[in-house]
Amino acid sequence: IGGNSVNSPLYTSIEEYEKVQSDIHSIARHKLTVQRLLGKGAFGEVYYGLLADVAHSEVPTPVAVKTLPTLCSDQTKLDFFMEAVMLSKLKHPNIVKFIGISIEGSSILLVTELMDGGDLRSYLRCLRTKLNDIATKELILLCIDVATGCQYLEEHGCIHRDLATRNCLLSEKGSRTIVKVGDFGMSRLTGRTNYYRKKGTALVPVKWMSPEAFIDGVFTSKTDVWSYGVLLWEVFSLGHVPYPGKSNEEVMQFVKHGGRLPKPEICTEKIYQLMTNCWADDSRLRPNFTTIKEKLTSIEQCDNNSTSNPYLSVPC
Ligand SMILES: C[C@@H](Oc1cc(-c2cccc(S(C)(=O)=O)c2)cnc1N)c1cc(F)ccc1N1NC=CN1
Repeated sequence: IGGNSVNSPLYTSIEEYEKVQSDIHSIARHKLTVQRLLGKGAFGEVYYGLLADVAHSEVPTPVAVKTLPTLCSDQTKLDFFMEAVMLSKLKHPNIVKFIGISIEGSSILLVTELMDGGDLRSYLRCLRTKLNDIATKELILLCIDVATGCQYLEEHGCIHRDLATRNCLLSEKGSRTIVKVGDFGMSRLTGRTNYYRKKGTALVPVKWMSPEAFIDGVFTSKTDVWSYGVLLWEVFSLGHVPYPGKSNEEVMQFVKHGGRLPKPEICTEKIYQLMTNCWADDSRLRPNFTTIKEKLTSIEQCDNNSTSNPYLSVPC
């Protein structure tokens, strides 16, 4: 994880970065109460926390607190700052809300809104055990939320580089479950050209990557579209790991020679068609997130009509 992008304004030093840091909201440590461990992120641990007097409210606000191990390389610290800078610029209903950063001595905390439904992959795996067979419509709505967040990222020149259900979060406030893109540990802003060349062979999510990404290390919003296709497959297989039984090396060989994920059992032909469009060898032939969102919305409406009112004239 990490590596230097070719054309984006990368901060060459922590000092230089700290000049910029001033325009990121910094949180006084005494306002933050770190409580239980939620799990391990790519860098460090993530905790459930409480933040006092947000918006002058009496009640403390639940937050997620991402920590960096105190002993870590400057590059890791820089990547962590990059994630904070990235998140602080992104404001969208389907992107997890950044609250601020808290630096005290050598400890650095990244604070975001807490999504009370947890991560999307765990949610899908729980659905398997629940008897209520979640309707295809519900699954499509989850995917539309993610596509909407990704459309915003695409429009703002932000390449996520690690789109997967494990990096999405749910909140179940009220009746509507909403999904947000929730972890930006590998995201990068594109520079003048809209691609990002990765150096080194750090830990990379091969099973979610397009051929041009795992062969040439080239990342564009169209590589995010490929990953989104794998995310669709994860959703309609209720949280299975893609290419079960295959190693990363076997997956690269398989995909390079045209192999693709099979249609999950509960997935309709139309949705599978959309997934396979996201996995076109030639990235120019893949849809963008606006198209993906439109296609999912029309499929969902079609499903709606066919079940509720067959006479509604929506071309299906
Ligand atoms: C960084 C972390 O952020 C969060 C985790 C949870 C969250 C994650 C799991 C469970 C619960 S909960 C429902 O028990 O409060 C809340 C809720 N809100 C967050 N903002 C995260 C963001 C993601 F997009 C995906 C996974 C995680 N992590 N990292 C470590 C564990 N999850």
